[in-house]
Amino acid sequence: MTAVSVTELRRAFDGTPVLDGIDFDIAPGEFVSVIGPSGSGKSTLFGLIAGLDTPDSGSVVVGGAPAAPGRAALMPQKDLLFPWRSVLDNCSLGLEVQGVSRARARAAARKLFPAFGLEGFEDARPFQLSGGMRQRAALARTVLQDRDVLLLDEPFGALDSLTRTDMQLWLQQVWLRDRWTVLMITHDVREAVLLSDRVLVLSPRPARNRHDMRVPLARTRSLATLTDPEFV
Ligand SMILES: Nc1ncnc2c1ncn2[C@@H]1O[C@H](COP(=O)(O)OP(=O)(O)OP(=O)(O)O)[C@@H](O)[C@H]1O
Repeated sequence: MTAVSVTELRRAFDGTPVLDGIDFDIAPGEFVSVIGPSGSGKSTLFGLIAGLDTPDSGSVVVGGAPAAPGRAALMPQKDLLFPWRSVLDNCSLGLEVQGVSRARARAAARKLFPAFGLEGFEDARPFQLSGGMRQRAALARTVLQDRDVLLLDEPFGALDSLTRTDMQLWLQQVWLRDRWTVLMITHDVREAVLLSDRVLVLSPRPARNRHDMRVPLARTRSLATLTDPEFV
């Protein structure tokens, strides 16, 4: 059983090939990073896995069925929190859109708040949160959709490096607890190696598979891992 299976995936825009035959499988519960030069087609790949776009050829299977909206939850590069909704109402939004009642959606969101470091900020507005808290709120909203696969598009790209390291170690903790299947785009090789079971490296556009590397470092990884010779 694979959580995501991408086969011979091709996509061009206006005659310019962007993805040129991408292949990989992701096992359930695996944490996989995607690295590639800017403009190589990583977000395009995520759009196809999320079922928001259609390939020119090839296939994407998510949880045993062709990719379609609702099978994978996408956390886009910008957190897209609505400024007029409270933090709790932002997090429950995905469930409400799925038709869950507001009360049940809010109760489900509230349960996540302690582990996501958001307790006490349920009624705050997004502008009252730090950058790290905004990203945790956006991730909570993504996780709450309860999909087979999480697609995280540069989740920590806008954070300063200290906050970013804290967030990486925090994400590892919640992932070790819940074992979601995660595909994460990052430009940060250190982040990819610290968090992932595997790192997929794409070539410059048109993107092809360049490397598929397993990260043999034991879990739980910590700050000390960053100076471990094997990590370096
Ligand atoms: N809907 C679209 N119409 C036309 N061109 C597009 C469309 N979506 C993406 N592209 C082009 O496809 C290429 C790849 O874009 P994409 O956003 O997938 O790259 P990326 O690897 O995610 O980049 P970055 O790392 O900078 O975020 C770019 O040249 C972009 O202009």
